[in-house]
Amino acid sequence: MGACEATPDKPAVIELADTGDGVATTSYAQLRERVETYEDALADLGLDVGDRVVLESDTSASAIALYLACCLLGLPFVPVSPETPTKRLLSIIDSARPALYLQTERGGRDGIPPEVGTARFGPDGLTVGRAPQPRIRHRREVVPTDPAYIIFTSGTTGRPKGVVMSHRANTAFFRAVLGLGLIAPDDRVATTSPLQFDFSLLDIGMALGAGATVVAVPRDRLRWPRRFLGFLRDAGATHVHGVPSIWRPVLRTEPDALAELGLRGVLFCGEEFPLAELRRFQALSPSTRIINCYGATESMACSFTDVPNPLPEDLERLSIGFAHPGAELMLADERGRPVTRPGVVGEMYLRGPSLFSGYWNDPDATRAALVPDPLNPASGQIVFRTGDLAHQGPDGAMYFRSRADSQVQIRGNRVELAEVRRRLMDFPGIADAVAMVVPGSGADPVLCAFAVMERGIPEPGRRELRAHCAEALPDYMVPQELQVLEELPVTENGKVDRAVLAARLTTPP
Ligand SMILES: Nc1ncnc2c1ncn2[C@@H]1O[C@H](COS(=O)(=O)NC(=O)C[C@H](N)c2cccc(Br)c2)[C@@H](O)[C@H]1O
Repeated sequence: MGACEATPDKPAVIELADTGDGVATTSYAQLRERVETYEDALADLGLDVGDRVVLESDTSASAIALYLACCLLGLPFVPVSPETPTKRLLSIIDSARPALYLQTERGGRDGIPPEVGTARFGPDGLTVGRAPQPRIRHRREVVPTDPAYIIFTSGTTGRPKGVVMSHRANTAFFRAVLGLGLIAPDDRVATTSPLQFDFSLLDIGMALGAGATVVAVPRDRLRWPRRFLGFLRDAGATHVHGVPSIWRPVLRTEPDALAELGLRGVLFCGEEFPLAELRRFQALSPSTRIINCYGATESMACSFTDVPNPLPEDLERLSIGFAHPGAELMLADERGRPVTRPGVVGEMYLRGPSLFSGYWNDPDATRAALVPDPLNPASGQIVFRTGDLAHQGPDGAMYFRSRADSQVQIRGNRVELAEVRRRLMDFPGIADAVAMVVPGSGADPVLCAFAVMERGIPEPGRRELRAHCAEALPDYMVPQELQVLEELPVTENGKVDRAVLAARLTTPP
């Protein structure tokens, strides 16, 4: 909020105007005013430090002001998207036991459990629907180890896992990231991730922390490339942050409009950016600095690495470089022994001050993720076990390989699904691919793959694709089920939705 003093009249947030056409600007002075309005309104509700507040909203000046007001009052902020199915919202409420649920004045959600207070928010403040239940206040002030937010991610057990991030981790992270100088005060950073995905919190923190401007891209624009790029132009966006999949429709249908935008920077995270598409992006927008941001919600983001521009012809894999300043990545094998030889695969462990505090109400999962330092178990230092496999280059830079749990056994053989995907991606004209297993009728799971083609490339035959795989892979790694799709389904957070793909396979055609 330092920029509110230094540059009160500068735009802090640019978003779609209420009329649905054109853009609305909120200055830093207006943002601070709104933070104070919300802070007073929330304080009047008699909540205690640590009481959770669920905020159902897309990214907007008001949502950002509410997030900041919650931080000032020590109310852990639980963001959920308006698209979140009610069942999932109720399971998050059941787990987080929030004191208050907030939605916008136009929000359509109802059915919030009676023990939860409700209110609506708009530019002028809060309108309380149902006051939060009265509570005894135990706390006097917010301390850095208090939770700042809880992000609920899809847990492997199906029950959402709440990643608890403290103020201390948050501020340590942003001090490090802002020190990289990726965003300058006159930049305008377009954020395309839903507020429930901590990627959006990175965008907000990077922009406001640099005294720059957040451009909140309306979620429905991401499906229409012309309208997406049109909004970026109207808002004067200089940087766009998002998962790789937001670029596929743009590269297919609006290459020239992308080139004209002349973006200063693009930052992606969450998944690998298919190299063929990255090459195409660089050809269209050669002056754009592209950053590969690797990280998990448990560590916020971990590394920010420049993508070589242009990509060398023979480049096999992008580097995820080194952890951000003040943090360090290392590799260890299944038995926790350090892996230091270049090229040898190990699991990444991250040490640093920006780790999460734990999974909400799940000590077992927390113990499995926050573990004793493999290098020095006696020290009491706790590190984050990422669940990601990587190898180091000769200079120590890390190269992401796969999720540790993406190794499966097929007919008794160990199969790294990322290797099957990589072989498919080598087939000319394939833009992206996914390899996965689904339970088979017999004991063995069935190896399946899905692919999407570059624009205008005819679908190859199943036989041709299998032959291409068989040339380089043992027969148990050749997908038995192969489908070429128009597009890959993505989750609310924009990542490939494996559950939808699996359902395609198990439901009879
Ligand atoms: N750049 C990559 N190349 C390849 N594989 C990646 C990359 N970034 C992730 N991943 C994968 O995604 C997993 C994690 O998923 S996550 O928990 O949903 N978090 C994320 O994706 C994003 C993460 N929260 C994030 C990103 C930016 C800023 C903030 Br603040 C937070 C990692 O463990 C990796 O497996």
